[in-house]
Amino acid sequence: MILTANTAAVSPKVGVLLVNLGTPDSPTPKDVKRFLKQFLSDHRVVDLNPLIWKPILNGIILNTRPKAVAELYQSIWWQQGSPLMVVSERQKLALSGALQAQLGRTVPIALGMSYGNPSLANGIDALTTQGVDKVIVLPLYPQYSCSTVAPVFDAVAACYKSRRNYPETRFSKEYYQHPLYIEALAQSVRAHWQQHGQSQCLLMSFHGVPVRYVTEGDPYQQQCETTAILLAQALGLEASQWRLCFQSKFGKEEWLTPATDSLLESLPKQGIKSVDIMCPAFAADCLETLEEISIAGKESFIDAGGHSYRFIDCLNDEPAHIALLKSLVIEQAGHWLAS
Ligand SMILES: C=CC1=C(C)c2cc3[nH]c(cc4nc(cc5[nH]c(cc1n2)c(C)c5CCC(=O)O)C(CCC(=O)O)=C4C)c(C)c3C=C
Ligand SMILES: [Fe+2]
Ligand SMILES: [Fe+2]
Repeated sequence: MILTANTAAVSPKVGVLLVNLGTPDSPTPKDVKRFLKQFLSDHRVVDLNPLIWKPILNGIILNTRPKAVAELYQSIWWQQGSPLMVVSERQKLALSGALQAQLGRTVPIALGMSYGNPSLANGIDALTTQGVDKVIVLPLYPQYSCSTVAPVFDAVAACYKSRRNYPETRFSKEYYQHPLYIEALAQSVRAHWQQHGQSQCLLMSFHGVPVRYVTEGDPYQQQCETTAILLAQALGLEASQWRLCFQSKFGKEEWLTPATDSLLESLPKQGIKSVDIMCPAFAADCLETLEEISIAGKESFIDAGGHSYRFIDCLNDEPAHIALLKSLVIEQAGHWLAS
């Protein structure tokens, strides 16, 4: 009997896991508490000694913060759900269409959230049950931070740990200076100016992190600065026409400065009475942009003597953003998509 080897190439099935931070299932104290507990128990996010942190988290924060934060979520919640989740679903749909149009075939895409639902493991399961054997993990954080991107890597590895086999996996780490990212940001600012006119100053408010994370090696601050400089150049702004700042301080430790809230209070006294403000570290609008920046930030600025405060939406499912995400997928896939 002659045995013939099966030489037919097995076509790889490539899938994409779109990742973001996650959000509560509903804007109730109970669901907010469950979300915060999972998120704030991650040592990558808060790396204090657990013997000190756990009693603070369980004894104080989880007994006080959920009620207050649930009210904030209620103020920005959309009819279809949490803005972060609604936008993520739209991004998934739009990216799927863009890849289909470019490649002439369907590329399975799943959402996976670092905290809350659907989990990263749910997302990977959704891909593998469709026969995917090559996964591109695309965390939607333009700038790498040990508090956001690294937990995605940890969670994917943890998910594979319990499996006999796992899909070949590529991981997109950052895209803070990708030309299509800078172009998408620039386009969104130009479109905003066209509609509303240009303010005296463009504020680029990035999410903050503790200074210690940066001194211990997190490249986040440097990457935010690079994004900001490239964007200012793309828009032809002079140094006096833009500012970088860091929002959302949490806890007692020193965080990156200048802090967005302090800056907003000080600008009117410096003669800057009109600002446009954007959040380039967020791929999707969420509590931190729609409440903290668009609502609370405006109040601080106007109370401090400012006249005009205009929030620029995140890139969300804008076509230029989807073109960037498509490009990131294709760059990661390399020869996987050739066959
Ligand atoms: C505890 C410290 C925190 C660090 C460090 C941090 C980094 C960080 N976060 C984002 C993006 C998002 N954060 C979101 C919510 C959120 N973040 C923190 C704290 C830290 N973030 C908290 C406690 C919360 C929950 C809300 C609150 O209690 O204030 C979200 C989701 C918002 C939503 O709409 O559900 C995003 C997205 C980045 C990019 C980042 C560092 C680079
Ligand atoms: Fe955060
Ligand atoms: Fe926050």
